[in-house]
Amino acid sequence: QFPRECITPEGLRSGQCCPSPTGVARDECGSSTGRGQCVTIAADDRRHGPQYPYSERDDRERWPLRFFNRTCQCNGNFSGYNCGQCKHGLTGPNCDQKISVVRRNIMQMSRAEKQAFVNALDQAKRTVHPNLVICTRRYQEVFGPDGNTPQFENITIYNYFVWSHYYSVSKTYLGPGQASFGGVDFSHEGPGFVTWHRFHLLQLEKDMQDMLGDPTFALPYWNFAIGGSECDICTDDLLGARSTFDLNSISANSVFAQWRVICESVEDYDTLGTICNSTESSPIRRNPAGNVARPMVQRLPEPQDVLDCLELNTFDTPPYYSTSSESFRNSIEGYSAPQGMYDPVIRSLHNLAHLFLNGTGGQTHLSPNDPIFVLLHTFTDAIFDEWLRRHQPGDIVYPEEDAPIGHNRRFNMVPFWPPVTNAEMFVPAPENLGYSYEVQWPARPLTLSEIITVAIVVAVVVVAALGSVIACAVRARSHGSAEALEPLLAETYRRYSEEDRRLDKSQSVV
Ligand SMILES: O=C(O)c1cc2cc(O)c(O)cc2[nH]1
Repeated sequence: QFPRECITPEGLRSGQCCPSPTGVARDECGSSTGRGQCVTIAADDRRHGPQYPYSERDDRERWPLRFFNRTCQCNGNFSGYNCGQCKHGLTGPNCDQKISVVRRNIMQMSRAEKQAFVNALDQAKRTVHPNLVICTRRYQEVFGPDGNTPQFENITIYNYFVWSHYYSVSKTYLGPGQASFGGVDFSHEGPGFVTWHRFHLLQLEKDMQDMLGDPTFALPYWNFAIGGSECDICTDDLLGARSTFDLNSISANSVFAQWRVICESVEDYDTLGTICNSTESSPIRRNPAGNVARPMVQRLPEPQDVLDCLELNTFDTPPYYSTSSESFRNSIEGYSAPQGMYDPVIRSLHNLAHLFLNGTGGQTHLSPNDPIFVLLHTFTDAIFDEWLRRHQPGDIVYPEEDAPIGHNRRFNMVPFWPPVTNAEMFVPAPENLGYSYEVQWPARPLTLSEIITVAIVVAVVVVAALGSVIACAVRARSHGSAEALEPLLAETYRRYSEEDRRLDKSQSVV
């Protein structure tokens, strides 16, 4: 969450995190070469919804001001915590060379491409994040027992992806002996669901591009809207088949059988007031379609569900929560029906895909430990991007206030660094964020009124065509008989004319 350079006791006390990309003095944020400058952080102070009734009890309020109040702001195409990197989709020393980052359906990738992706994920699981470290204590205890030992740890690239999701959904610690407050979620059950997960993926993709030295590397997606009860990507060449020995485990032939999860001891963190750290524990658990207690989550969403939610015109509706009706966001998130109606028993689209996995991938504090999370969310993001393309909403439709804490338009998404607002991710990706999707959306069947309209138009065209064919035929016929008569008429006319002339001559002789 924070750059390694910034978490010294002095750095934390200063509230400033503006490293230099060159490490040279007086070059904060690469200011000496015009890359960026150190600025005061603007945090959202608009009213939030009633779900979180506290103030000053959670480090994530007005993120990231509890930790830092100054950050790098980069110019032009420069980006990153020290402005030493390029924006997504750009490369070169001046970040002015465009490259294409295209997210594709994993099922349509070649065998070599699939293998390269699995290898890249596995490398990310084992590679320490080059820039970021995580805090393992609340701010109150972040300077350590001696007041001078910041409580931060290194973490691998993939585990950082898992940890940031955990940190955004974790409960608010209210003190020893008191139950932690669970009515808070900085990345779900609100309009920020789509924008938060979009940035979450963008950061992983960027970290993997840097790790691979390949700025064109793109995360693929899993089209989970295929109906039925088969997990088509749960094969050993992709995300791992089911183990033949244990229904809930991944086959030993898959590299993911070796992966161990982080953030498993959530009850301990919540009672002790600690935070998940980088310690790995058990293997991933997964039993697709195996939740016999909840038959509703034994099937994947249908293709029609995607088409239905894309038709919803309103991005989000009050109370901008998991109870919203007629909200595109609540439908794609999956707390309401794909057609928009809210019903507490319904689970659809994204939520249904999570619950279908029935194991690590179905529990919010753990779910990114199962790498299917990445592919499930790229598809969710593809649907969001298609909705933005079709409805062209502009940013005013994203609520400025009264959304649950963390979800207002100008809120800096927790726990990302440098600060990034929900609004910055509420834009079509190809034009603004440097990546795009290659997707074939299912064809929409025609509605009854469309069928009637089409039938009427076809009938009118057929009648008109028939009418003109008949008219042409009639004209051709009458024209044809006149032409047939013409030689006779001409002959008759010639004979009469000659007769007239002869008569005229004889009369003049008389
Ligand atoms: O119960 C749900 O609807 C549910 C489970 C689950 C897991 C997860 O990781 C999410 O991101 C969302 C989610 N919803």
